Amino acid sequence: MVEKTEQRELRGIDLQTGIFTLTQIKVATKNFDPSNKLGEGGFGAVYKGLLSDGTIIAVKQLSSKSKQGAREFVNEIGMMSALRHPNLVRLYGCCVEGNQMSLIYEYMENNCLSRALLGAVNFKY
Ligand SMILES: Nc1ncnc2c1ncn2[C@@H]1O[C@H](COP(=O)(O)OP(=O)(O)OP(=O)(O)O)[C@@H](O)[C@H]1O
Repeated sequence: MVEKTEQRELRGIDLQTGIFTLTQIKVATKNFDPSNKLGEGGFGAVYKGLLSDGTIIAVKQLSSKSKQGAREFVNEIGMMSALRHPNLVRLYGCCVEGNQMSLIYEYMENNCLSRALLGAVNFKY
């Protein structure tokens, strides 16, 4: 089964990142409420969420069970969890439960891209 293979691979990665439960993600996104939907990307829908500690997150859901999607998803976790850079959005962790796979990122306002790229000091609207 696809999920089992991917879960085994995930365990093999020395994750520098956290594991979230599906319950935590559902609470944070109000059960993936459509009003929290930020957009749609290569992996599927992206939702805004609020963790119990007040951290705002962006949850990327892997929508289908497509083998290629799951493969890229595992690659992204492995790569992003190892990277820390001020110009890269931070990966907080992932959630792999049943056939649900999600990536949990630092939430970034759209209009903050220029700020992120130029740096807060040089940034002017
Ligand atoms: N960290 C984030 N903070 C806030 N919004 C986000 C974040 N990540 C994604 N989004 C929103 O979700 C949408 C889809 O993002 P995603 O990164 O999945 O797709 P993409 O970069 O457009 O495409 P692809 O996955 O094919 O590279 C974005 O256009 C953005 O509106």
